[in-house]
Amino acid sequence: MKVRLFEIFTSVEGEGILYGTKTLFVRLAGCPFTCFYCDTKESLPLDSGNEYSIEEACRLIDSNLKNQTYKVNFTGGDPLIQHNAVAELAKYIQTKKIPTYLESSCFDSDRFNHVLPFFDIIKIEFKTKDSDFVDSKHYERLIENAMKCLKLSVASKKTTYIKIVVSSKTKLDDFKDLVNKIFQNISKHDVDGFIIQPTYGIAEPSLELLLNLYDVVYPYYIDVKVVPQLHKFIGAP
Ligand SMILES: Nc1nc2[nH]cc(C(=O)O)c2c(=O)[nH]1
Ligand code: SF4
Ligand SMILES: [Mg+2]
Repeated sequence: MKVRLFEIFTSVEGEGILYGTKTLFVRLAGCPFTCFYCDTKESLPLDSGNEYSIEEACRLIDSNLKNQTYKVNFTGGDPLIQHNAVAELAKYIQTKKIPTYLESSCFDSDRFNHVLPFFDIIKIEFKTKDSDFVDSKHYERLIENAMKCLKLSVASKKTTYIKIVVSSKTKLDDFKDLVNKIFQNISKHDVDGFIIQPTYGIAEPSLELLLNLYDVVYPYYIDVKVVPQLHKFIGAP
């Protein structure tokens, strides 16, 4: 089996509930989607980066893994594009007793279920309609898949949190429908966080919009947080 990695680097986790932790990022090549705010467009082609055997990729991880690393993130691109290889690499990292962390858009619940046993921490991302991830025709199917992934992660007792990227284009009513749907499927006790992440450098949402979006989630989940991509502020990758 082969795997295409776009890059591998250590940085300070800049997103989600574990921001601030020393993290090894394994960025997989490949993502067929088209979010307008994507900040890793170079990694979207499936032939970007370099190809390795699983053994070579494990050695590369070993040589990049620094002392006192809190966790290893699999990101992209979308890691589920190369789900078989990701399962192998995450399994390898788990043998080192370092927590594994999945960053995915959750577009395919079968692929998600395949990699789930090898991950400890799961970010479930729900895309908003305005993200341009997929066209409106395919949007409902995307949300169904993300919802299934959320329920699978909760049922397997993984550390699970929800993230939604918002921009100035995000419609309050669409966001309300999405949040309502999420909490029809899970309870507030099932998840370890709910992060509203504003876009950076493109179509940035106003404070007023962010507070309105916060107010939508708060009645369902009092610990909701608006967290920007903190690594951008320290010039870190
Ligand atoms: N510092 C840092 N934190 C991150 N958290 C999620 C990232 C991602 O690209 O998935 C990311 C990233 O690219 N850099
Ligand atoms: S799903 Fe992620 S990697 Fe793919 S286009 Fe959207 S933001 Fe970029
Ligand atoms: Mg990034």
